[in-house]
Amino acid sequence: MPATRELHLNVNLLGGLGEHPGAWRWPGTDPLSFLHVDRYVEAAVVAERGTLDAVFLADSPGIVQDIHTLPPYNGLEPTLVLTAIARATERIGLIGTASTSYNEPYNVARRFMTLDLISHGRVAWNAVTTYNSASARNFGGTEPTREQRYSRGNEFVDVVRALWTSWQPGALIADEVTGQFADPDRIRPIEHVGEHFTVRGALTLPPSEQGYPVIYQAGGGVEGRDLAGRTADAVFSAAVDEQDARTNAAAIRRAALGYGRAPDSIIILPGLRTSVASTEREAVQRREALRDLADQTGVLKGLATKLRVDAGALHLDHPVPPQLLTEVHGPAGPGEDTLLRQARQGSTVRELLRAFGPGHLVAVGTPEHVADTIERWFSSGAADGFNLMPDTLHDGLPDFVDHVIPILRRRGLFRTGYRGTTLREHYGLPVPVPARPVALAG
Ligand SMILES: Cc1cc2nc3c(=O)[nH]c(=O)nc-3n(C[C@H](O)[C@H](O)[C@H](O)COP(=O)(O)O)c2cc1C
Repeated sequence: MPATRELHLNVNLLGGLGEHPGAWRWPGTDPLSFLHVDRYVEAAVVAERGTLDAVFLADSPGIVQDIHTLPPYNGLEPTLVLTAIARATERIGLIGTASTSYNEPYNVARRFMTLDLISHGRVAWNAVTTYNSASARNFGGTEPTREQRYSRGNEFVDVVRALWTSWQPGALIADEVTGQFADPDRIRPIEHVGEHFTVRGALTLPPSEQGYPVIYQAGGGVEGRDLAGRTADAVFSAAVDEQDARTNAAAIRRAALGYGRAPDSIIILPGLRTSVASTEREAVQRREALRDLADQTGVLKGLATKLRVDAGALHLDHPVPPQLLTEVHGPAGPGEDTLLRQARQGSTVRELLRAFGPGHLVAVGTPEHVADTIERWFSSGAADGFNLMPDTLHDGLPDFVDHVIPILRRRGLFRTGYRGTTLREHYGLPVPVPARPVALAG
């Protein structure tokens, strides 16, 4: 870990388009970006120009949005897109999401280690337990309970990590003279027999330049924080309120402490939705122009899903009917705690949409204003940085890189060049030391 705290910034590539639901209709934007890997690669090249820590891809194995008016953010499979990005970039980290509820650990371990080897140690796996019935319908139909999802998720991460360390130091020999390729005694079957998985084997692959991929977790609630505290190097969180973000970060760090880990070793990055322009007024106008392109029915459905209410019951200029809110079975994430609170306090649906959108902090304004927001949350301990969500990748991301990053650099907050080549080096995380098998000495 570096002695001083460092600011970390990823960019969330969201369908190759950007965060705003109007982005796919924005002038100059390729409306089919979600299908075109070149759009993702172009954005990653811009992000690398800004020395961002990583690009980030969310995922869910099902159509979760209103496809009538919105392109899917999760069309192309993340590790395949990241492989293309790996070949077109040199330093930037590559974070891919894979669900622990709808995958098998051996496949995830192998896929992400393959990508980590291809990219020479630039990868992170974002482990999510996935809460949506659209995905459940593609895997047998019934949605697991939260308890089942987290029980499986915890075991899943343990199996993946065990597989990633199944090749011990010295396992790979490749000595052309003696003809010995590997030491089978140092390739250790993990022999895992648990409640959810039975996995005997070792992985087909040795460790990468960074040991193995960085582990991310994205999820709210007590169970999500517990999973993060136990297993994650970094967390993608959601918060719109600075105090909520601080409380959430403190809870994750407490969970880590409970597992004997250094609380500050976990990097906590909330989402930050940005619209940048040279004046405050232009930035607001940009946001309004994007809003005019976004179909409000789709946006309304998104809010209704978060509140677990029927979209048909929501009217823009009225509060959410309070009798519906009492039926909510508990919020999913920290951003949603605040959303629910404000809905209960009687904010209109329009006000809720403006303030929350997809549940992340919004910064609309001049580059200085956006840099101030980042600095404020970083300095107060509400965040170690952000998973940036520019309104559009087409011009919103280049504007961020060309106008906000230089301010952060001038303030001494952000790197001017990459220190190393691996994602662990960008994050100041040590290379994990794999457990040595008991039978092996030295
Ligand atoms: C910031 C954030 C990002 C998330 N990204 C994804 C994602 O890309 N794919 C996914 O399936 N679930 C994602 N989730 C959902 C979580 O894995 C989890 O299912 C959700 O937070 C519901 O909370 P719970 O599991 O604690 O009930 C995300 C959650 C949060 C808070």
